[in-house]
Amino acid sequence: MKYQNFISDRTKFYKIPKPLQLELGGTLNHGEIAYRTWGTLNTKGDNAVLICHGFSANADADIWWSELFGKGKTFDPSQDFIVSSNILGSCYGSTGAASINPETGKAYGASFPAITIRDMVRSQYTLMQGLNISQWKLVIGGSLGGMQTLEWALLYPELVKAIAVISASGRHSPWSIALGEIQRQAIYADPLWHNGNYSDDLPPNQGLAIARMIATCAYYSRPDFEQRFPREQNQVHNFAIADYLHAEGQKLVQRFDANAYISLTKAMDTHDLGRERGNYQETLAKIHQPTLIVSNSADLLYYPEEQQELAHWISNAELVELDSIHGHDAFLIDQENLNSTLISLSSAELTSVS
Ligand SMILES: CC(C)(COP(=O)(O)OP(=O)(O)OC[C@H]1O[C@@H](n2cnc3c(N)ncnc32)[C@H](O)[C@@H]1OP(=O)(O)O)[C@@H](O)C(=O)NCCC(=O)NCCS
Ligand SMILES: CC(=O)OCC[C@H](N)C(=O)O
Repeated sequence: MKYQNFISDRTKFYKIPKPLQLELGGTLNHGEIAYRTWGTLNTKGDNAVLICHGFSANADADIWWSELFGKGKTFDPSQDFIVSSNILGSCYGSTGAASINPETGKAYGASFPAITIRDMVRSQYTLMQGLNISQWKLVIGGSLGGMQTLEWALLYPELVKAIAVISASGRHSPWSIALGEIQRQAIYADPLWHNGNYSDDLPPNQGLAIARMIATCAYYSRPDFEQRFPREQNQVHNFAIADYLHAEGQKLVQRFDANAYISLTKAMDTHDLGRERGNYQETLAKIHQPTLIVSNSADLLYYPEEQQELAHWISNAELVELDSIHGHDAFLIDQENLNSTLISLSSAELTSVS
């Protein structure tokens, strides 16, 4: 596996037993899900918690959400059976564009089929069955993970007892679609892109780096940049923020596949809880589980209005503000803060969280 160095050796692999019918057409015949677990499943199979990750993470939630793990914390393996699976379409172990297609012996590359958030959730459902889990006591996720969490509540209402949706929306707004499209155009404009049929040795890294630079501006916030990268007195060039953005771009190209980037950003564009279900607000009103919505007022990607709308229409929802200047990625940065928020609300709002 090309990106093996970016996943822990504790990652396990689940072969999806049957071809996965994809929402936009076609099937994935040999799908595999990379996952991690912590704790022990009880005999009733109902102490399980599912962590859904964001855009460029992997199944190693104990690494990228480390402050949320431990005794008495949000994820307590002494109480619960915690599962985190790498999303379909990613390059960190679950089947995606960078995976080898067993039918051709070559990477899927540009031939990887179009997927949606619902396909990700349906693939996680096969893992749930494989692990003999009868019910999730909680499904939780931030950003793209929050989109999966919301879909879980609607696709499998009887299997999900409570949800926590962090820094996410119920449908990708024109604003978020615009940002994703600009990122994709940066990749397409790279002369090494070749319509996705690039060689392993010569990936379109320039375009991919620019895509991450654009995304980084939406992941943080103006006050965050002011605080971390203030301009100096009389400065006219060599701005720290520019260096930082270049460094962020270079970091991503070491660890991510361009076709997976395209596939996942397009999957996020499809996100709309109302698709094939009717009116958006009425669809939200169908979510019956105790729901915690976490918002950050500096989020430039999924605006607080979008979480307010979720909380307004979901009947049993509580909306809380994550106090942070970091914007969208606050859920990955201000983890102690997020953990306290989740813990303090869990007993009151998410009755199933211990
Ligand atoms: C959590 C997350 C947002 C943090 O991002 P991050 O880039 O590590 O952290 P910051 O934005 O604070 O940036 C710090 C980096 O910027 C660099 N930096 C800071 N100021 C800089 C400047 N003026 N010029 C150049 N670089 C600068 C720092 O040296 C540091 O680099 P390093 O990571 O190589 O040590 C990011 O890791 C993320 O998106 N995680 C989710 C995905 C995930 O978990 N992936 C793991 C799977 S492999
Ligand atoms: C849209 C989304 O899931 O954003 C998460 C951003 C995070 N920095 C990441 O790279 O995963």
